[in-house]
Amino acid sequence: MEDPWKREFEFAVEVARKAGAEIRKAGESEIRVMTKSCTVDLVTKTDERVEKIIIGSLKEEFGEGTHCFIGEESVAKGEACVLTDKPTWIIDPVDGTTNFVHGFPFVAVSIGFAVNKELEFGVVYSCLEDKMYKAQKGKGAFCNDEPIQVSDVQDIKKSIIISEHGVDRSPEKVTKIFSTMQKILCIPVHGLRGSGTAATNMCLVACGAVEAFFEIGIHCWDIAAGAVIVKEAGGLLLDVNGGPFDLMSRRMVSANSDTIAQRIIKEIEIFPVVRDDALVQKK
Ligand SMILES: O=P(O)(O)O[C@H]1[C@H](O)[C@@H](O)[C@@H](O)[C@@H](O)[C@@H]1O
Ligand SMILES: [Mg+2]
Repeated sequence: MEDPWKREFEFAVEVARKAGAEIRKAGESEIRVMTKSCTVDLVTKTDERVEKIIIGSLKEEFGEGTHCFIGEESVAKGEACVLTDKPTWIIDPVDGTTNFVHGFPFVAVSIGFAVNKELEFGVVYSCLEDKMYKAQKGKGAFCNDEPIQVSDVQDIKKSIIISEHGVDRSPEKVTKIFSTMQKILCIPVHGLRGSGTAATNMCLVACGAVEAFFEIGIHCWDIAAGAVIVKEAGGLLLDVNGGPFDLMSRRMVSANSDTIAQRIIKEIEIFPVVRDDALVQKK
């Protein structure tokens, strides 16, 4: 099978590893914490610096203007968040920023790549675990170069389900989030978990450690890379209402099978979120 984005894929792995080393080094010194949308939506100088390193490296390697970029911290500063047909890098430089600030050991660099709005490959480097997850469309999923695949558990009562509460602390949303989690927990499932980073959660689905991850409120940069990795590991992605997966919708179910996905979807109490491509952009 032809491999038109091989060079971009291989370079993305290199850049993710370099970014991960920067995060580990930064974690050993004073971390300056700032906030974005609310007091618990944290960002650090490391997030911003690492994103600049990633995008700068990609522009140097592939030229200015040939590719588009959607980066979490660039969007936070007003850059557009619109997926066009052009080759587009979808980047979360530090997924699990709150974990990074607290020294909770799950922090990932997430680099997805889409062409004609189709995800071509994804790289997630869990840098404190030194686990490099990667996948190209049609070519399987790997962790540290070993093939990975989703769990074969079909009985929801023998599953672990992962989700996150996100950063929105409005009572109506928190109530729906925890009501959903309570319903799933009391199916009962073996357990509920959350690593604090969507990208890592998706890789845990892909390697069969858990059966499903769902969340309402994530962003395209959290899940673009993980989406390819889950699919190439034999999993699937759906909207939380059971419809087709929509990268920009800020909601998603990723699972090892449709059986588990549909059972989760039955319990999810949906609340509205503003799409990534509807975010107000810099004038
Ligand atoms: O660490 P982030 O890049 O901000 O993304 C996290 C988010 O902060 C957290 O609230 C959850 O939504 C996670 O799933 C995200 O990866
Ligand atoms: Mg993130």
